[in-house]
Amino acid sequence: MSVVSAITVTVPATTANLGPGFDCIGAALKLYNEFKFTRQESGLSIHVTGTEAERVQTDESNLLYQAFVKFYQYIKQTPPTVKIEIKLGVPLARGLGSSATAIVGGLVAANQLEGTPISQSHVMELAIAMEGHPDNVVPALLGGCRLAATSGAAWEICDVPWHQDVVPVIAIPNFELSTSEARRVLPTEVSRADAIFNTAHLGLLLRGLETGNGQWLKTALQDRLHQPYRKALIPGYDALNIAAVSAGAYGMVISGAGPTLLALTDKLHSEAVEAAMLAAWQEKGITAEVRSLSLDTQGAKSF
Ligand SMILES: Nc1ncnc2c1ncn2[C@@H]1O[C@H](COP(=O)(O)OP(=O)(O)O)[C@@H](O)[C@H]1O
Ligand SMILES: N[C@@H](CCOP(=O)(O)O)C(=O)O
Repeated sequence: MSVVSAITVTVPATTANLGPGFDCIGAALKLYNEFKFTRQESGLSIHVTGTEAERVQTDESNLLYQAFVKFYQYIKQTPPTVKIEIKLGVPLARGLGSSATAIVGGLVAANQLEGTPISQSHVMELAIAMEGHPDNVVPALLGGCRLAATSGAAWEICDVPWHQDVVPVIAIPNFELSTSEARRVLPTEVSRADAIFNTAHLGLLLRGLETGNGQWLKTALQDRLHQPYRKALIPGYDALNIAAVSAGAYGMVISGAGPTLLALTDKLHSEAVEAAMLAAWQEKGITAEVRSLSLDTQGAKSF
C-alpha cells in the first residue's frame, strides 16, 4: 500500500481474564473508540469528543499518540505531525480495555499511514510489549475471543470459539479503578493448589464457551489468582454476583482489572440479569450502566 494523508481506525472494547484466564484470554465487544489521524504541517493537535472526553490528555502524553510515536521509533523514522480526532465510546479505567484501544489504535493508524510496512503480527507484538499483557490488545486487534501464550519468544494466539447462545452482560459503575492500581494488590506468588485450580478452570471455560454448556460455565467462571484480591476494590461485588446468578447467569467475573463486572448468561435470562445487576448496585447507591453486548468479530478496522 502507498503512504496516505489521513486514516481512521475503529478499535473495540475488550473484556479480559474472563475469570480463570488471568492475563491470557480476552474477548472483543461491540463498543468502540474511533481515532482519525490527518497529516498537518502545523504540529500536533488532539481533539476528543464522546464519553468522558475531558479526561483524555491532549498533549504528547496521550497514550494513543505514545503508541503512534512508538511505531515510528520501531521503523526508525521521524513521526509526521498530525491532527488527531478521538471519538470515545469506551469508558476510561473501567476494565473494558480503553488503554488497549489507544495502543492498538495508535500502532494500526501509523502502520496504515505509512502503507503497512510491518505485518499485523508485528503490530500485535508491539502492542503486547507496550501494554505488558496480551489479553486486551490481542482481541482488540483481531476481534473475537483470543487466548495468548508465549514461551518467551514469539506469541502463539488461538481463537476461542464462542457459542452464539452465550451472552456477555457488562455492568459499568460510575467509579474508576486503574489497571495499575488493581495489579498492585496481586500477590507475587501463588500456591500450587491455586495454580492447578485456575489451569483446570480455564480449560473448562474454553470448552464451556465453545459448547455453551451451562454446567461447565457455572463451574469454570471461578478464579483464585486475581479476583479474591481485587473484589475488595469493587464495592457491591458480592451483591451483584448473588443477584446475577439468582437471575439466571452462569456466573459473574471482574471484567479485566475492573470495576466493570461481567456476567455470562443465555439469551433467555439476559434481560433479567441486566436488571438484577443494576438494582443491586442501585441499592448501594452506585450508578451504573448495564447492558448485554455482542462479541466483535472484526477487531481494529481502518478506512
Ligand atoms: N481513547 C484514548 N485515548 C488516549 N488515551 C486513552 C484512551 N483510552 C484510555 N486511555 C488511557 O488509558 C488510561 C486507562 O487505562 P487503564 O487504567 O488500563 O484502564 P482500562 O481498564 O480502561 O484499560 C486512561 O487514563 C488514559 O490515560
Ligand atoms: N489481565 C489484565 C487485564 C486488564 O484489563 P483492563 O481492561 O482493566 O485494562 C489485568 O487483569 O490486570
